[in-house]
Amino acid sequence: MSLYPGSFEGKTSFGMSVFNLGNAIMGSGILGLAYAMANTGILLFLLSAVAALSSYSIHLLLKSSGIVGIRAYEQLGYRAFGTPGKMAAGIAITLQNIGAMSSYLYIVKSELPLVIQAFLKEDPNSDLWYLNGNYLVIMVSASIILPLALMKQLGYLGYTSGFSLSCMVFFLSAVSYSSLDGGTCSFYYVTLAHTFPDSVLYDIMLLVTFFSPQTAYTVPILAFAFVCHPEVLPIYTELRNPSKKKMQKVSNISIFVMYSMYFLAALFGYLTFYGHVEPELLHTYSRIDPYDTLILCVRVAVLTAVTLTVPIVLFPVRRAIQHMLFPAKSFNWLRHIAIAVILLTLINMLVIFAPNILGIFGVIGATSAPCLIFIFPAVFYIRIVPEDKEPLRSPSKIVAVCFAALGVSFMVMSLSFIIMDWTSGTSHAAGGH
Ligand SMILES: NC(=O)CC[C@H](N)C(=O)O
Repeated sequence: MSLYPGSFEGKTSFGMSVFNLGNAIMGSGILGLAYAMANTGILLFLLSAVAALSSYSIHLLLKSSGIVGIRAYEQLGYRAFGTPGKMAAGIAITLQNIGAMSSYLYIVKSELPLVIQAFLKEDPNSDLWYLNGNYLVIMVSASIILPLALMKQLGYLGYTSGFSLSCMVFFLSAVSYSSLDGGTCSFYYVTLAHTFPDSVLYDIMLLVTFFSPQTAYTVPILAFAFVCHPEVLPIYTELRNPSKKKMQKVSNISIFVMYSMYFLAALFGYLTFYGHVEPELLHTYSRIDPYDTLILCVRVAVLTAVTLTVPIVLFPVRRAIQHMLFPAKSFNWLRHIAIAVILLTLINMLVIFAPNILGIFGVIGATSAPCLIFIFPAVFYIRIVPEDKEPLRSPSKIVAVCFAALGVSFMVMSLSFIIMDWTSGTSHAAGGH
């Protein structure tokens, strides 16, 4: 039986849906986790907590959508609060995806010069234009990303996400391998012996500093890494023989698989560099050996993956903008092209002026990510499920209220820590590499 009788018959299998949702979860967030781990000893606990909360929030989304038969996040907002709700959801999705695209292009800016330099065997300090990340980002945006973003439909681009996921798996294997390979990293063991003579003391210090500005970026990085919520309802709609229970199972498996990958990336990334790990893990490897073939291959793989993902992430933003600014207007090529060009220009500027990927993870992870994961699913649920079915004092609604409150406190705490970090003059996000 179809979820929406007469309108749509989902055709995607269970396994394929797990794969699609896994793709929506996995992104540049994985590169920030090792840094988050270096900043707090209880990262692995927090990682598990955010994964579990993320699964609960999908439960809320599915329950709300089951009641009203809705297949898009923004529409849930509309159903709960009318136009303001739709706008709030649209803005959060736009902001989140702009942040995700910026982080992807930031990776191009920081990694592509290293790849070109290794291939041409150029001196790393030469200021040749083709080793300048800013020019390279603009060139990649104009020559590869823009043409793909101008397509009318995602079409075959949808399939490249599978390729991106395999690149990330390759990345993960390489990180684990080089962490276990003492030779590559012996330099760091030596440094470590000087820097942290007493690792027990260091661990205690990490625990004590949990609630300090040093950990300002931890929760935002984690929240960023688990955002996939705008994709849940479209994937649900496409699912063959859909039911809430089945979709929850799809989500739990995807979250669990990505959680395991994140866990390994955080752990092995950290075990390779300890306190020296940079906010973007891959970049830290340039300290070992810029010509190392394995790392070079990983760089090329990750670069290809993120470049192909940018247009995929751009599509929902354009759709949200069109719904918010030009509702009820039919397709128009000029508008289609103009929105893509403006968005890409904006993102390019953000990336060129952003000193560090940590700023992107931080701001997006502390604003739109908690809205999309915690606050909106909970408040939409509270509004959409009718009072006669579940009164406001019923256990499930009370839990939802607590969930929203948790999201708000995450947001307020992370934002204030980040602002404190920026104004303290010793900002973690302001320094270059
Ligand atoms: N589109 C998105 O916001 C995806 C973010 C994704 N979770 C990441 O880690 O990059």
